[in-house]
Amino acid sequence: MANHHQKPHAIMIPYPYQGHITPFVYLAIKLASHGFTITFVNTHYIHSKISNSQSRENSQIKNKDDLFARARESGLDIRYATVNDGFPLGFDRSLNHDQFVEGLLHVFSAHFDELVGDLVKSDPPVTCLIADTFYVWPAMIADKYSLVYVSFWTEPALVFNLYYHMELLKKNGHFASQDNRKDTIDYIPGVKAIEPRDLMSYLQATDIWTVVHRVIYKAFTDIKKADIIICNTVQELEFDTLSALNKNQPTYAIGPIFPSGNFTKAPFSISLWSESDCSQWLNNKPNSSVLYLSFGSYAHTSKEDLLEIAHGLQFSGVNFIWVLRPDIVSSDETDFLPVGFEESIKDRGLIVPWCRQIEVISHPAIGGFLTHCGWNSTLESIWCGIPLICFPLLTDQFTNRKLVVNDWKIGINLCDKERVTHEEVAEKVSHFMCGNSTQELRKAVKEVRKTLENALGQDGSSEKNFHQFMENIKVNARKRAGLSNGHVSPLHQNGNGLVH
Ligand SMILES: O=c1ccn([C@@H]2O[C@H](COP(=O)(O)OP(=O)(O)O[C@H]3O[C@H](CO)[C@@H](O)[C@H](O)[C@H]3O)[C@@H](O)[C@H]2O)c(=O)[nH]1
Repeated sequence: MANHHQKPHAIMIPYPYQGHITPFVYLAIKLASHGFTITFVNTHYIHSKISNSQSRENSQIKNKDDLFARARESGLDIRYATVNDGFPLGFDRSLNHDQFVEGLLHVFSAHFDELVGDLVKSDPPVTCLIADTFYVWPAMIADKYSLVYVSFWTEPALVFNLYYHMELLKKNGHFASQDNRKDTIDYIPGVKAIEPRDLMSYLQATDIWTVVHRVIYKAFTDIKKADIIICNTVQELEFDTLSALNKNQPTYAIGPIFPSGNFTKAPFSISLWSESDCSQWLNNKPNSSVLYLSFGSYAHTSKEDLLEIAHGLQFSGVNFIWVLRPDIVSSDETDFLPVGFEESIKDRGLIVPWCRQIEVISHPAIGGFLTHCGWNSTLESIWCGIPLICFPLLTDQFTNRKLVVNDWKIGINLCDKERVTHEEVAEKVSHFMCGNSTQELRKAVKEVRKTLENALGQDGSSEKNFHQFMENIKVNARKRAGLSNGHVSPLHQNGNGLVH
């Protein structure tokens, strides 16, 4: 029978994309370092991608049998399990995106349910489920197995808040109407004002019944049943939004969630693609002279835009590292660069399919980051004191751009018009890398970095919130198990997941 001195045990399940897996992994390590037992679940597919990406790498950073082998050797109780996502390993999830997401929406929960049914028999008993907010079924699973339901949001709180109030946006005609209003939105609790063009792409869309929309509607219905919400953000950066959210449900800003200890030298890799080593190349470049470009792991760009950016880089004359995933346009369109491009830039440009981003942007040679504004990239760039050139493509990236450019003033827009042109890219990039105005951005980014650093300090907001969050899990676990104030109610002594 479980007793209330037992360690808390959480099952963690990220959405099966890089930008979600990364913060989940570092949160797992942090919770385990604070005495939690963690069972981390990846899909078979993600597990195989990570393992394959490492088989070609330096054996020093190879994870032996699973992602957390090293962490276990250092004494942390992190277990690892994999689950079927409903598709065979060879299925191209990037090319068949909508079909894959339909599977996540309708089929995945049955596989996960079966796995949780097995995991709850483990020792110490599982008390808590930490699931990505984009899943549509955590409330059902948490209820079935009597687990505390923690929803982990890997984007800014502002984005969460806007989805949370989709109905309000709809009622006011800013979303889901034939002809959405174009004026400023000033009625969302905790958001003073936001322009419709800064909403997430899904809230700007005219087709509002895509599979991703259906995921969002269901996920933001499910979230209302969460016991606890945690966000990879910082209280001081999004104070009003978080205060408003907290009036509805306990919401903790616990970010930025980074590898602990040495930021750049994580002891293992969680990349889905194998990482090219850029350090030699960077070592030969002057300080702050290299622009780093990456559009993250998920979004695609059109071939036309890529050609404009490529020509713009050619004309700009700046040094650059450009991460171009093989499926950046589409998995069946892998030959997208202009003829002779690589030859023409070979002394000052390096193109790689993937790299260890935090290591690259920490290098003193990096002076700017042209980014799609994925939230992890934004936080990492701030941490490294690197100003941003923003080129949002999809989802939260438009809203993140607003935070970066309009609110925090740590970056600029790549294009001011509808479409990106090579003239504008050349002009913006060379001015950004060589002009004096970047000094202001650098100063501002250092200020924001200080806010992040303070939040992670011993008395910082994220650290305090993290401890309150852990406490809250324990309180909720006791409630679920029918305990109050740590005393076992005779009615509920069933050995089911009691923690202290
Ligand atoms: O060559 C590369 C490129 C990226 N990264 C890492 O991959 C992650 C990418 O995350 P992010 O910048 O958030 O972009 P996406 O992969 O596109 O992330 C998805 O998930 C994010 C968090 O939910 C959202 O903000 C994004 O819009 C969504 O596309 C970061 O940790 C990077 O350090 C590498 O290690 N090597």
